[in-house]
Order: sequence, then structure tokens, then C-alpha cells
Amino acid sequence: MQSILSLSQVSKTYDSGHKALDHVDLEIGRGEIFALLGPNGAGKTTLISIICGIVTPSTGTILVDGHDAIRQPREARSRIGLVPQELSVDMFETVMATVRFSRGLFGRAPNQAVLDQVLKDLSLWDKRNAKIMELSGGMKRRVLIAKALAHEPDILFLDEPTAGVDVSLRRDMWKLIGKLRERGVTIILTTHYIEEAEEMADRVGVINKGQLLLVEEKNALMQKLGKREMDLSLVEPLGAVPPELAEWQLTLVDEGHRLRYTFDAQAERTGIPSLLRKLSDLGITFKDLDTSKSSLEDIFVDLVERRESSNEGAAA
Ligand SMILES: Nc1ncnc2c1ncn2[C@@H]1O[C@H](COP(=O)(O)OP(=O)(O)OP(=O)(O)O)[C@@H](O)[C@H]1O
Repeated sequence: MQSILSLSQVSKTYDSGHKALDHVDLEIGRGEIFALLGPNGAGKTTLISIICGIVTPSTGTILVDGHDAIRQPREARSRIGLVPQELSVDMFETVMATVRFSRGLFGRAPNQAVLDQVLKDLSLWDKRNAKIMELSGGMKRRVLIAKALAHEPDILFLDEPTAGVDVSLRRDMWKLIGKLRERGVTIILTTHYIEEAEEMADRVGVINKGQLLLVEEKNALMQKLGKREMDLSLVEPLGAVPPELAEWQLTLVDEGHRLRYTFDAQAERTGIPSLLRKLSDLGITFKDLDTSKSSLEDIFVDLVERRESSNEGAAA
């Protein structure tokens, strides 16, 4: 993976004393789509703001396409397009004037052909002479992306690109992001929507309380999603999984009252019939059976909760 963005040991403690980022290491490959997932207050915006030079880190280094974001902020920032959560445009300006102004901000020479192409790519060409206030909510969001792309950045940050938009607009947004990737733009998006990460990302990072808990290929995560769990509520609790059941992946939960079998739902043979036969042979009876599929959401909640309980354990 050829790295376009490299973060090493980045931490941020705000003046209030709040530690918003805690030793974050992250490499982003050129041309990939990376989704950063995390609950409210996890540190996502802080991380993006640091990379974009809006917030100064307390420690750590950030290289943007080889440029140090702290020592060479202009060079680093010019490689980045930032699509913020909030609308930040002059409502009385036209679409074309808005994107032209953005390009100028980065010291890029005027280039009408680039601006025309950006507006065409974002289906805003017909609206190029309309004032921002005359546009629908979805169009206004696309203007924010057009503004971020006007200076031809290599990396595009989208801070919650589809927060509060309806389902069809969200799908349009996903298509658009796919199109931008085909043009070679590296895309980093933050999201609360697990399905957004599932749909688009090559890799997913999970952040909570300023710590990057996991960075993984989406497909590897999806394989974990293919796992199912079957819980058997036992009539008599067990102290340990009997050795005769070693060939199945079993764990005891709920103080031995439930036997949990984790299996690959996509496998041709799940191993359930033979497990049930074996249990019957061993005289282990159950009163109820329950199956569940683990989703990226479960993995996420599990990660966040597990980390929280281990922190509590450490603090105790
Ligand atoms: N300027 C600031 N001064 C003090 N604390 C701040 C400041 N900005 C953010 N924080 C705190 O840092 C933590 C991380 O905030 P951040 O905005 O990075 O989270 P986020 O993951 O983007 O959340 P959301 O999903 O709600 O946008 C929060 O507890 C927030 O209150």
C-alpha cells in the first residue's frame, strides 16, 4: 500500500484538559476509501481538524503526501479537500462563483475547465448560475463537495456526508463517492452509519474516546459478519465444556446456563445436526434455542463496550 497520509502517535488534549485523541497511528493508502466509525464525541472531527491544520496536535506527526502538516501547513493543506458537516457558503453567491472562490483560496491558478468538470461530475452543471439559496438540500451538499474539489486535492475528507439525508439521496451520495474514487481521489469519511461503511469502504477504523480501537479491511470484517451464534439454554448448568464437544467452537455463558456455538453461516455444513446428536448422546438437555447473526454494529458495540469495561477494570 503506497501511503498518502501517515499519522504517528497523534494525541490532542484540549485546554479544558479533555483528552480527545490518544496516540493515534494510521496509514491511509493512495486511492482507498477509508471509513472512520465512532460514536458522538469519539474524536473524529478532532482527528480531521488536526490533519487539515485547523487544530494543533499536542504530540505526534502527520505527513500528507510527504508534507509535514505542522511544518509545511500550506503544502499539506493544498492536497486536502474538506467537506464539512455544516453548510458554510454564502447563500447569495452563485454555484460557479462559490467553487471559483474556493480554488483561489488555495492559490491555484484559475482553470475554468477544471471547475466545469467538477460541476458536471456532481450534476450541478445546470445549476451553475443559480444562487445557493435556490438549491435543494441535496444540491447544497453537492456544492460543499464541489467546493472541496475545486483545487484538485488528492485526498477528500467527508465529515458525515449523509447525516440527515433521505435514503435515495444517501444512495446518490454513495454513487458519487464511488465515481470520485475512480478518478483516483483518496477518500476518508466519518460516519455513524455502519451500513455506509459496509457499502463503500475498503477499510474501516473504529474510534472511541480518542483511541483507534481497530483498523481492518472491510472484507475481513464482513467475514466476521458471516458468523452466527446459536445459544442453547441448558436445563442443568455446566461447569465446563465437556471434552467430547471439543470439535465444535463452544463457549459457556451466563454462568454455565447457556452453551454458545459460533459457526460460519455461509459454510455448507454448519455442524448443528451433529452437535445436537452429540449433546443428546451425552445426556445434555436444553429448554430453548436461539440464533443470532453478528453485524458490524455488534462488532462495533462489542469493541467499544469491551474497551470501556477493561478501562473501568484498570481504573478500579
Ligand atoms: N475546542 C474544544 N475544546 C474542548 N473540548 C473539545 C473541543 N472540541 C472538541 N472537544 C471535545 O473532544 C471530544 C471529541 O470531539 P470530536 O468533535 O472530535 O468528536 P466526534 O467524534 O467528531 O463527535 P461527533 O460524532 O459528535 O461529531 C468531545 O468530548 C468534545 O467535547
